Amino acid sequence: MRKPIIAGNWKMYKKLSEASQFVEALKNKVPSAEKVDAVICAPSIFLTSLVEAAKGTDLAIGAQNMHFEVEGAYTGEVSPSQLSDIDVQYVVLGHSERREYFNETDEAVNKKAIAAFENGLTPIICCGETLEEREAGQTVAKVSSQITAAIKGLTPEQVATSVIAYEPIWAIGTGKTATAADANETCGEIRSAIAQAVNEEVAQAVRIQYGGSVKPANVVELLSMEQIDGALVGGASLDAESYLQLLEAGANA
Ligand SMILES: O=C[C@H](O)COP(=O)(O)O
Repeated sequence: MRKPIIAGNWKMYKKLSEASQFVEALKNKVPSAEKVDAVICAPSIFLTSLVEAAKGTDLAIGAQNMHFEVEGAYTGEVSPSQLSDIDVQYVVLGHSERREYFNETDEAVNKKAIAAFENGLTPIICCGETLEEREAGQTVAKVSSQITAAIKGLTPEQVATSVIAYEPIWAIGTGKTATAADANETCGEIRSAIAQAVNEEVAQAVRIQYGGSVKPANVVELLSMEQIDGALVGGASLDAESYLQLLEAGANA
């Protein structure tokens, strides 16, 4: 059985004091990392403080993006080695908002995934279709090609330890969730694409999250699905109580 992973993606929300209060509110309440991997992906400016605040807990801290070069003249960017140097453990790659607003391509996501592993970070690689693509019956083709491109050149062991997040774009921040059955089916298709690109053993090991309006009210059903191993959560991860409920659901899945 694959261990559930619940990752909060705070996007561009919170002030530092609110971020610190959040971690304080979680103290002694995060379920054991033996049962669920708990991650908060925060704005870069908070990462150092949050890593420090989360020490001694089972909460891991992740970034929301990074460059693929370890250093260089890239004003405004953060490098994989800078993240690992401050003990960040995860990095979200290829989120639909990065793809849409910052022109992140499949090729860049692939370079970042390789760089993540070279620097000891676990990538959370996102994929997902637009409503238009879904209605045109292109969901499977879209997510399969995004994931196949993202994992190119990774070793089987690296693919197996990657985290994939399936986020239908029309379900992000809209209150619309894919039905658990639909989400399960697409996660299964992503697994098949990985089996084809690497092998069946790796496909069975890799964890696939669902993301898109996940909240305490729907997380149990989503996590009960065979192909869904966790959630990448935006809005509902901003409140400590709500995030803890998501973690509990993960620990009991
Ligand atoms: O990374 C998280 C996703 O974009 C989902 O966001 P949401 O839970 O607010 O819909």
